[in-house]
Amino acid sequence: MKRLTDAERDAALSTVPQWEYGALRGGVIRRVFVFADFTQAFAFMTQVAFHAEKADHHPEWANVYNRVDITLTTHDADGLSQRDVALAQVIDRIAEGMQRP
Ligand SMILES: C[C@H](O)[C@H](O)[C@H]1CNC2=NC(N)=NC(=O)C2=N1
Repeated sequence: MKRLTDAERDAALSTVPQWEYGALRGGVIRRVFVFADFTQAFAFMTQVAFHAEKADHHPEWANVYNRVDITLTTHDADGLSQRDVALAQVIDRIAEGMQRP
């Protein structure tokens, strides 16, 4: 998997505006999700996990009660790839309607 160029990255990130780009480790994106409670947070994580396994692309994440902190990067590419952006899009879709108002 190829690491995105700066121009490709800018274009791709405009499709997932709620993810924050960071330059560490060659490029990562991060978003924090907050749910009503732990059950909702874990239901979200379960759906993401099934998708990630199917796509063979996995989030780095931490969960504390109702909060899920997700970082995406592509180890094989030493930075951000199209697969991270694609996964972020799916994660956004899963989270839609689940998060705390
Ligand atoms: C062998 C397997 O394809 C790789 O280890 C996959 C698995 N999941 C992955 N997930 C992420 N986020 N980055 C990777 O480079 C990656 N590589």
